[in-house]
Amino acid sequence: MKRKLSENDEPVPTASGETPSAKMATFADLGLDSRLLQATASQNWQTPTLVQSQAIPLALDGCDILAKAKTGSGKTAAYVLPILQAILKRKQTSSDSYTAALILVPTNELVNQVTQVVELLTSFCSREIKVSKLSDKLSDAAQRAVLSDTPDIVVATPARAWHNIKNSALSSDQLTHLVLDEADLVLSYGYDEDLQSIASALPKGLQTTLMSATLTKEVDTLKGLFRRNPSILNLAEPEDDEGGVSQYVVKCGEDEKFLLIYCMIKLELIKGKAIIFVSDVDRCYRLKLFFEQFGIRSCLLNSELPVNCRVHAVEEFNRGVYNIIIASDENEIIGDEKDQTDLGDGDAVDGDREDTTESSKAKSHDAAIAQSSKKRKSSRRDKNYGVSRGIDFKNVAVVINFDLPLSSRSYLHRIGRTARAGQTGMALSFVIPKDKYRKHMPTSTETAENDEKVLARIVKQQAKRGHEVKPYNFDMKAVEAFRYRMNDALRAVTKVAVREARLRELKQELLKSESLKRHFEENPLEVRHLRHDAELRTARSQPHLKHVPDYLLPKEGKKGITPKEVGFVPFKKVLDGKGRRSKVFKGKGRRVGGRKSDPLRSFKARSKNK
Ligand SMILES: Nc1ncnc2c1ncn2[C@@H]1O[C@H](COP(=O)(O)OP(=O)(O)OP(=O)(O)O)[C@@H](O)[C@H]1O
Repeated sequence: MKRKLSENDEPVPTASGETPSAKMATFADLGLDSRLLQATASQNWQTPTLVQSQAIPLALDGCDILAKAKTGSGKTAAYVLPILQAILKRKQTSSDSYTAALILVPTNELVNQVTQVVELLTSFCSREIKVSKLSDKLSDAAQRAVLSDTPDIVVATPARAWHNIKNSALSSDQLTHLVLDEADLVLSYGYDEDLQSIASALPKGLQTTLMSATLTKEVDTLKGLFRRNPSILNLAEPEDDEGGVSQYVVKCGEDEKFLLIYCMIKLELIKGKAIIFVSDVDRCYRLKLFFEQFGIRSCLLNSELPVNCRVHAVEEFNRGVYNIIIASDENEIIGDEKDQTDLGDGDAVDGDREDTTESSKAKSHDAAIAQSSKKRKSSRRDKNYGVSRGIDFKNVAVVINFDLPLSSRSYLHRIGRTARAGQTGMALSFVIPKDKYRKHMPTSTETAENDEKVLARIVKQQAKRGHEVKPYNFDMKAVEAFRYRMNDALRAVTKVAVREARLRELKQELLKSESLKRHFEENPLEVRHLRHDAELRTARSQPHLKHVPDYLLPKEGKKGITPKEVGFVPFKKVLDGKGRRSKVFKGKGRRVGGRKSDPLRSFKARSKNK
């Protein structure tokens, strides 16, 4: 029987007849092993989150689960802890050793980071439970060696998992637990054949968990594939608990994005850590070089950078080494293309679809998306890259959609990079009105063509969730004084400078190989070479731009620019910065397989008119 559990429903009695309370007071109430309780305590997790308190009892009771819970709500531990509990319990009475759990995620970066969470949660029972990850970076022989140790838990992408099941390196015969994290994405990454093969190799009676912050029709496909009829947890955090994101939008011209972001950062109108999402790799470098003109340091995340360097950059950002990450979200286009046509918001399980009129209105938009997707598909880059979903960025004060995403679903995941684990945060989105699109070619991006339509969807989506997207009003007159400086800086950031910057960054990041990293760790004075926010210096240097002279400021000082401070977000909880995972990833609609491309060879600067 299919069971549905939401915040409005009565809790579902478990098979043992117990009823999980709406929110368990402590992890101990969940009946977890003391070693797991020690691990959660060492993470400073005082109480289980809603998804944890709901999912863990059901999972411990042997139920299949399909859970939808908001971004940053602790879904990883919600599926990892019951698996660990089951393995520990079995090992009390049996010395058999076999791989009991397979955790499937869409990208290599997520493989890395989910493994880190498992390692953290097994830190007090690491002798009893072994976890291994299967990575594209390892040769077949190395993967075989890893698996010959018979890890209790294996974390992998579906492609890697099937590859190893097929060649008998990974035994699926005795699996008791299967997890699909970011379940709605796994299929759109082109893993359908791998998943079908895996499904056919699974033993009967396996307990299956599907997790995501947004659920789509694809999840129904997965349910069919694994022939499961899970208990459905459709969870919204109660308002009180929801740290929540304050959402703002600024409608402005294409070049004004650059003007406003320069003022906001240089005048410290935004404080704390910021993630700035842009639409493509070129724009990443354009914005970084633009910032450089003003002495603003930033680091980059994009699909051209090697995965190690991306993971390292996120880790450093989480440790507070950098304050600003500029992330290109190019893959979201392909990942969300389907959502737009199929499901609008992408939450089929909620019945949260956009209506048909809306869908037909979206058709021309979809065509534009498909067109730009084609272009993007043709460029060579890491198909497994993605940042708007899954990455556990820590203590992010503000998410800036410098370029608006192409769907409300993508917006939801992007803003979910802030206000994680009960904190608060802010999201600010720049929107180009139709009449301002293509009016300033050097700063124009094709993804902005339908910004207003996308905004309408976002507003509708957020309204359904009880959230408001408010206009943010800058005093444009006060900002005007900075325009000539912005223009000076933009002129220096030429196409050639951007192209050189892309090449230079790639070369530098490749040089920072693991062995070099070790060398620098041994020679900490040289560690500055490892920084990801070093200046690229491919654009003309204008040192005078690095300072803001008083005569540019309005009489009231920087307060005259905007009526309120943007982005000062006091965190509800002070995290200790220990033991965190950081998920990275994303990709889309194509099978990735085990190939690993050399980013230097595959580098191809775009020759668009920018
Ligand atoms: N019970 C808890 N109390 C406090 N913090 C927690 C708890 N459980 C998990 N966290 C922290 O919350 C953060 C988010 O967790 P996690 O990445 O699992 O969220 P998620 O729901 O998977 O997010 P996304 O949907 O974006 O992938 C992590 O930093 C994690 O350490």
